[in-house]
Amino acid sequence: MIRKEKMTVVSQKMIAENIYEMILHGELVSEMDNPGQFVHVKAEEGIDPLLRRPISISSIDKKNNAFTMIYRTEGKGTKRLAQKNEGDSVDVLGPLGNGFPILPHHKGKRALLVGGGIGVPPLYELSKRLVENKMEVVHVLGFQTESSSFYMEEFASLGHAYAATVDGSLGTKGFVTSIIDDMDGEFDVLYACGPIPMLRALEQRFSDIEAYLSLEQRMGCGIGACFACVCPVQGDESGTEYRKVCSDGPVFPVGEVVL
Ligand SMILES: Cc1cc2nc3c(=O)[nH]c(=O)nc-3n(C[C@H](O)[C@H](O)[C@H](O)COP(=O)(O)OP(=O)(O)OC[C@H]3O[C@@H](n4cnc5c(N)ncnc54)[C@H](O)[C@@H]3O)c2cc1C
Ligand code: FES
Repeated sequence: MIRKEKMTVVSQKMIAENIYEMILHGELVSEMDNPGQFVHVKAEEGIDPLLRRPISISSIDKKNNAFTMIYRTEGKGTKRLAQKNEGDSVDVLGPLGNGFPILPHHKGKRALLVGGGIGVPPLYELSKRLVENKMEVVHVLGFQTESSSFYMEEFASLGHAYAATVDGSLGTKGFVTSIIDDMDGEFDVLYACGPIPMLRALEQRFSDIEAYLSLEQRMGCGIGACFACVCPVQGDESGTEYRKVCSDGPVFPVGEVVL
């Protein structure tokens, strides 16, 4: 069930350049289910900024009714969020979206998790769940530079974790595909979240395996009512079929929507 709640900031810290980790406490956590779902956050009371901002659920701690978000400061909304302190309240709507599927037939299989920039956070809860499901996980995470990278150790504690940075300051120089193209072995399932060019490159390489891509589309309402986030369905010649990223996604099987 989707709820709206004023949640309490348990902690807020800067974990990399312009990257913040915020832990929030509240009843809404009991509704969180699938990794890859997101929350819609109102950064400030009142009308400025008016719209909520979609942020992925990065980690869920049901025992303590808490969850973690990791976000990059971009514009007005995320900069206001970064000013919140321990004990402050944040207006949260969620959990929203479908999330990544973890299916019984995945048990014992090998999964490749690929994240780019602010597409990395939802992969953390996903990776923990896959490991619980007795799967082998390999992570390939792309960042601009070492100073904007985060959670490499946390991912490495769950499975191999490779980094790619545009300037080569950490891991392999280049994009996530620079690592993937040189990797040995087969994967049974791919999960990815990040910018569209990255998802397109993965779609070309992994069209023959089970693959799920999470899209970071611009959003309005977040609950399927405003059509701000629609994207066309692949192979629809009439041009009338579409999916709403907020309520049908943000995760789609590879090949379902036009990237
Ligand atoms: C499903 C989903 C999950 C996301 N998860 C994360 C996350 O875990 N961490 C993180 O740092 N960011 C995440 N984003 C991106 C994040 O929503 C934007 O960076 C944020 O909304 C920017 O708001 P702003 O006010 O700081 O910037 P502004 O540029 O001032 O925002 C202006 C408007 O554009 C929208 N917008 C701008 N950039 C994006 C974007 N990339 N995606 C969607 N809407 C955008 C804002 O929501 C707002 O309505 C996610 C986006 C989606 C759709
Ligand atoms: S954001 Fe309103 S329909 Fe998706």
